[in-house]
Amino acid sequence: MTTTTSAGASTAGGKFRQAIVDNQPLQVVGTINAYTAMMAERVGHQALYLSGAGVANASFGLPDLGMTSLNDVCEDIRRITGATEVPLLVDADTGWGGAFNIARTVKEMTRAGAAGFHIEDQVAQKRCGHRPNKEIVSQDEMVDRVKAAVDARFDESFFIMARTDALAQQGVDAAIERALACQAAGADAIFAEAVHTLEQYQAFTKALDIPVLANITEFGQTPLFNKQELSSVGVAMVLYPLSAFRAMNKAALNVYQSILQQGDQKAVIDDMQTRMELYDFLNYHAFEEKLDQLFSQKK
Ligand SMILES: C[C@](O)(C(=O)O)[C@H](CC(=O)O)C(=O)O
Ligand SMILES: [Mg+2]
Repeated sequence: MTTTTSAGASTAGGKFRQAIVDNQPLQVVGTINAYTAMMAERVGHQALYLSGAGVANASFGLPDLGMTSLNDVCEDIRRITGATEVPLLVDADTGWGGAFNIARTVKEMTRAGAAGFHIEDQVAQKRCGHRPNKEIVSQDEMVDRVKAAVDARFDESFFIMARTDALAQQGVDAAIERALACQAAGADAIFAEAVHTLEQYQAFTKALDIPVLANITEFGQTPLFNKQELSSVGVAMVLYPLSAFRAMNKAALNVYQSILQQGDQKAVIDDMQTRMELYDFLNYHAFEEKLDQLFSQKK
């Protein structure tokens, strides 16, 4: 496996490419909104992720079944990229249609500030990659999706990742064959979905010249491999798409139940981020000082 070279770290895509070079492997963390993205940035993460499931579940209360639109996702991209400097990888699902729709997806996501996206080979009526009974399009159709994305790119640093869901239905050899075809079509990296073993990851990384991403999503088909284990088999990027979201959800549910049962929030107060911690992440005091400075003559 060779690493991607930086196309200049001034663009979002350039920063993402540089982060892959600088981190072996690069951890990419899911941030379902602007504020969590700010926290991930502050603690030192080098790459953020906007999950398709996250947009559907968190922003719309919908399952991850291809029901959200390009605009829905771009709105969340803009919110995150407006609040952070760290490059954002975005889940583009199946690209929302044929070649022209995929071209729009590349353009709109670039304009919204995304560093890159992944586009997958599931049928439009897609499912979560870790659920049974997924269906995939033909290899030719997937290659056409990648070609359409590459052709539409006007910012050459925009990162185009091809995701294959083929392993579940067709096995690892067929999935690698698809990945190779996507590489030949100009993909910058491969997202190997629902992989079961380190040996399977190794088979992908050995066969390919471009970086491979491992999706380490919880409660799915892939064991929770450590980044060191994944790095040892040549994986370049490790994705944690919904980890913080799942934890936030459990914490929120606990608070709602406790308020109902106890009549106050004292039992869960230690689970809460304090007002001062919140303000610190938001840089609240700098805003307040600016306000004082701007309107001091009125005092
Ligand atoms: C990565 C993913 O596409 C997502 O939308 O975050 C999901 C994650 C999940 O459902 O756990 C997927 O793997 O399909
Ligand atoms: Mg998804």
